[in-house]
Amino acid sequence: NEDLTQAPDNITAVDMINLFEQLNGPQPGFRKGHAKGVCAAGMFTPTEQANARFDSPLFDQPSAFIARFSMGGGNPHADESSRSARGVALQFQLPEGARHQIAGLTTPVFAGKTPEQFFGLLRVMHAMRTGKADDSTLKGYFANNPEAAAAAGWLQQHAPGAEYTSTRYFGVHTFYANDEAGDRVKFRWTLEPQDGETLLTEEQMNALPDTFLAERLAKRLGDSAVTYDWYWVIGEEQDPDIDPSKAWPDDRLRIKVGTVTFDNADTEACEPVNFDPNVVASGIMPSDDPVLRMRSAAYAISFGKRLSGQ
Ligand code: HEM
Repeated sequence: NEDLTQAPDNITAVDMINLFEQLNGPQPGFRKGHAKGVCAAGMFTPTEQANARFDSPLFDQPSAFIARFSMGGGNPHADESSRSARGVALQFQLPEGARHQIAGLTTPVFAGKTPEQFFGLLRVMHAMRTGKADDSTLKGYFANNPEAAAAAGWLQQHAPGAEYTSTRYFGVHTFYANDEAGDRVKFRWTLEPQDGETLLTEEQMNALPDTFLAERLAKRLGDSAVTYDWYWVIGEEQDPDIDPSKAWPDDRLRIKVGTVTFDNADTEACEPVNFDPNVVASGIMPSDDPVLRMRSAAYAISFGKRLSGQ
């Protein structure tokens, strides 16, 4: 009999996918995480500053990208007006078939410092759903694993966007890049809509149906393109690079590395794509964040399953 208020040890990507399937049902053909979503596409234009400062082909020229917006979680029928995390994923198409991929969330922090802490949280939620645990179990879990409460706390304070293209997105993890001097700098990225954020009011959250985001996106991009500024926030020595549950201080240097313009929602191009965020352009390196590391294996299992109708 496990103590549900403690995080388990040594969780694998297979354990993760199994738990997602327990929570949501097998959902054949769907992504096991971020099951509900919609494709988009557009253009990335790097800034002069990014090109001058970083040594990566990502910043050598404008590039087309394939994108997908999504609801967090493995439920393909998720309620889009709920206070839950959403995601965006982009695959930049670089010269000679090279790719750079990012996949971030509407929360600046993740629900756990390690895969084990995240797993433990989902395990409590599953137990609550099946009547084997209650709110006090969850409280106990958060008391023992305060890092796992960070994302939920943020979501209580920040309403969801009225549209997929009306909120910020955060890369959450730390990556490294080579600068022109040959030094390695650490960074985390954010995407910020040039028109600012438009969030749902409490009234709208109550009145909206479960599904409205894909339709709003099609209408928005049908009318005109939406442009985001892409920032890299440069970390200092003391900023954590392996803990995605901890935000960095607000005053860190922000470099605008480019603009990301979404101009097409009439595409299915994202469906056969595995947006593994460890697929990066040369000159950019993932950190040893254990959550980031596990994402490659978990996405690969999900990808294989969904493409084979499981
Ligand atoms: C151990 C932690 C995590 C696990 C096990 C996990 C698992 C998954 C899985 C299985 C998928 C579906 C992949 C596919 O079928 O293509 C997925 C999608 C996604 N995840 Fe995660 N994830 C984790 C952490 C994160 C974090 C930290 C972020 C953001 C910083 C994130 C953002 C996303 C996004 C945006 C998608 C949708 C990608 C798409 O549209 O194809 N995930 N996740």
